[in-house]
Amino acid sequence: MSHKILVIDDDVPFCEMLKTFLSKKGYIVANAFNSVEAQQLIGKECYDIVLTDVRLPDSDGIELLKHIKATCISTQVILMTGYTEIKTAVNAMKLGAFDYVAKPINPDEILLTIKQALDKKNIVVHDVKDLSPDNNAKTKETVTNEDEYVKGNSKVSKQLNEYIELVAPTNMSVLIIGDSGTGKEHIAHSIHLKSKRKDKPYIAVDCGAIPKDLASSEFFGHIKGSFTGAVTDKVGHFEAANGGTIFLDEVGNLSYEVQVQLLRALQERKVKPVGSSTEIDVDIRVIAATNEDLPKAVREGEFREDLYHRLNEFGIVAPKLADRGEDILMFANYFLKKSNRELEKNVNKFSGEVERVFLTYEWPGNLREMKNIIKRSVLLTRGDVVEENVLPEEILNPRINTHSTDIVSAGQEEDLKLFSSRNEEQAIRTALEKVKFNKTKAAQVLGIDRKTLYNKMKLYNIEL
Ligand SMILES: Nc1ncnc2c1ncn2[C@@H]1O[C@H](COP(=O)(O)OP(=O)(O)OP(=O)(O)O)[C@@H](O)[C@H]1O
Repeated sequence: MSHKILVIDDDVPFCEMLKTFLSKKGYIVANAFNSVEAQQLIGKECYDIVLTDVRLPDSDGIELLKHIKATCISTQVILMTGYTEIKTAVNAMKLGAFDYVAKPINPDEILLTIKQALDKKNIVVHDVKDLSPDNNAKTKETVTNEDEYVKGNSKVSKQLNEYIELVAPTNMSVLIIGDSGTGKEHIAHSIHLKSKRKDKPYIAVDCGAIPKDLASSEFFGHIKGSFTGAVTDKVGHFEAANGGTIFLDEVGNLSYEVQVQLLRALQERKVKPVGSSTEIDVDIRVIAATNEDLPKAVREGEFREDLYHRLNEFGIVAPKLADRGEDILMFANYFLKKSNRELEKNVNKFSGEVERVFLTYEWPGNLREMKNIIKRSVLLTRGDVVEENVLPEEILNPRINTHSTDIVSAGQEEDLKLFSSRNEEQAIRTALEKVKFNKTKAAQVLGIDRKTLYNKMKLYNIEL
């Protein structure tokens, strides 16, 4: 059966071109040129894949993403973005987008991303009622092939690996904290694979992608007829993971009501499908991940403290890529090999200049951003060395965050290029002056987080 794709972009010729291209590849493709049109189409049927521009004339891709995820849970959304919008795209991943591709779109890259999104749709966001042992095995296979992965030699990586080894054989709940794309899911799966439950199911649930009113049924299942739309019995994620591990990604996105239900299930080790009067015993290890400040959410009453402690029996921090020092090039070479394999290319190495850029760039989207940038560079490389000219502007000239244009004029932007190392200290000093030494604002202006700003200030002995 052909898969259905909706392409949304206000650039009409581009949209038509993509439609023709994808149709030739055997997909059934529809176009929408704005958010309203897109919502109408999505209201009529759920697409397998939605490819949407981040900027639309009447809304943005992020709002649309939320709408799609609330309407069609298994639709995979791929964002198309300009390089200056990578941060937005990274945020979108937190809200359940499958991936982002940078414009100008490369045909091979988009086909590959669509294929990967379809694989994910068929496996991770499975219809749980169909879970056979075979399907479970597939779920595990697709997530990680442990041997292939980079362990790293830096201090932070060594500590991370040590923690994984220590906690894996226990039954402790683990809370993995880290920015988007730092490898939290990979850590979770490694823990499962090193645990006594490794031959049992590993079920990854993207909590950010579950609509609030479907959450109980997704987690605990339902019986036929228990609500409109419950046309068959459905096994929930907890039952599907019985005996094994459940990975709750983006756990901070769960609504308060669902948090209550989750806590009860974890404490009592029993779940009751929606509409059923029978409880099912479950034996589950929980690994959760978040890129939010959960203690703050607890303080502000948005996340239940008891659930936080239940999940955080052991906390692991997934380090930012920029903090992984000597491992950065190890990761880059790993992604180079992987891209060669996927794209059937034979690019040998990076030029010295490219390596230098990799070592000084801040990598706001962490490993996922690096993977995408390298895949694209490999595609664009004609010889056998990746040179600077195939790298995106974003990473050659890291500019200040686009949200800050109200604070800094365009001419001043040039002065604030961060991480081209020599002028980094000056960029920080200038930014601080511009915003009257407000560190939060300065971090925004520089497009980095506050912690990074503090570290850099320490490094350059900048005192206020
Ligand atoms: N140790 C590793 N070696 C090689 N690749 C890795 C490693 N860790 C993660 N990756 C790759 O980096 C990408 C991002 O990893 P992952 O999805 O685990 O991040 P995440 O923190 O869960 O992201 P998000 O917060 O967006 O859910 C994936 O393509 C993953 O395969």
